[in-house]
Amino acid sequence: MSVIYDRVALIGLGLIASSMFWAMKRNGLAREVTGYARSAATRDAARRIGLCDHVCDTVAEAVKDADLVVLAIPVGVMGAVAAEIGPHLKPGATVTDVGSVKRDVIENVGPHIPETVHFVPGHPVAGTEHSGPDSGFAELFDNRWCLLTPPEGTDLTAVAELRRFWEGLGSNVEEMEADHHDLVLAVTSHAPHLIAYTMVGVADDLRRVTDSEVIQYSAAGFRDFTRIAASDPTMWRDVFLTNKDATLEILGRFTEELFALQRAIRTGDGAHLHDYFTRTRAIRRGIIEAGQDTAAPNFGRAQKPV
Ligand SMILES: NC(=O)c1ccc[n+]([C@@H]2O[C@H](COP(=O)([O-])OP(=O)(O)OC[C@H]3O[C@@H](n4cnc5c(N)ncnc54)[C@H](O)[C@@H]3O)[C@@H](O)[C@H]2O)c1
Ligand SMILES: O=C(O)C(=O)C[C@]1(C(=O)O)C=C[C@@H](O)C=C1
Repeated sequence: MSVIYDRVALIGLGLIASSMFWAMKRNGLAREVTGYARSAATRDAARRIGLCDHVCDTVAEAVKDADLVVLAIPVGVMGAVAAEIGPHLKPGATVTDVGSVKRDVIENVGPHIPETVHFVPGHPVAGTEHSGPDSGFAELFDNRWCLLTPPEGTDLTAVAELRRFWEGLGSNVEEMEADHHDLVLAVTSHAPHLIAYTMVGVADDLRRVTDSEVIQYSAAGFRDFTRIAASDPTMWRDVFLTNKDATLEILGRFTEELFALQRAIRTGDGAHLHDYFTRTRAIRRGIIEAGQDTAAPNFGRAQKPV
């Protein structure tokens, strides 16, 4: 594969940035990659493992002369970091982000990007419960979706170039309107994470059980919940605070359905339960038949099983 951006700057050096770095190196997508993270400990850890060609001590130095700047930091700090880098961006450069929420990022980052710089928001729909510079691996994005949500009027060449870049990282790329993205992800990712956090919290409340049986006899379903509930607290706090409306809308519908199922159990309405489970099984089968089960265990996670 050939070089797409001469110089790429990764701001934030965690799971997503480090996976992007290893995938860029695997496929030769950039000539030089600079990196910056807020904490000196993270920058030192990155230097130790050879993450980035050059780890900078200031964000201004990292973005200087970069053709692509990637904000790979929690959604809640995107605006503040954009304000810091704005004056140092090279005219003609592209700024993108990998945040799990898109409308909030557009509103908070957009105003700090100079007219001469393109801003193309993005979201790789791929991740694990791990975080930090050591957690990345080159295969993370292979055959996973990356959603780009360029606001109206965004330079088409900049969008096409970023699309080629994500395809080079292994992803399938789709463009989507930001509000629609946030609603879809509230259903497929954000609400399910909250439900997993809650279920593990409930088990933890039953302390006498947690200490022994819940751990010893935990079935596959509960283990999956504990994996998801081990995800980074800062990242997920910010997701819920910035995708408030869509998440509350989906949680409202979720509780309505939950109450209906609860009632069916209490009243012994087996037909309701059976119909409901038949419908949900058909959805799962549809996903598998469409070849969309990219989240199956170890899919795209060849090097680092989670
Ligand atoms: N983890 C996932 O599964 C996943 C998947 C897709 C997208 N995302 C999104 O990607 C972004 C990064 O997530 P991650 O999983 O790589 O997180 P991470 O916790 O692994 O890494 C975040 C990095 O940002 C740095 N950072 C935090 N605040 C900063 C600041 N003010 N200035 C500079 N650096 C700062 C941290 O030091 C760390 O290096 C988030 O917006 C998240 O919503 C995450
Ligand atoms: O596989 C996981 O651990 C994830 O939670 C990854 C996951 C998801 O919900 O699918 C989480 C948040 C991101 O914005 C994208 C991907």
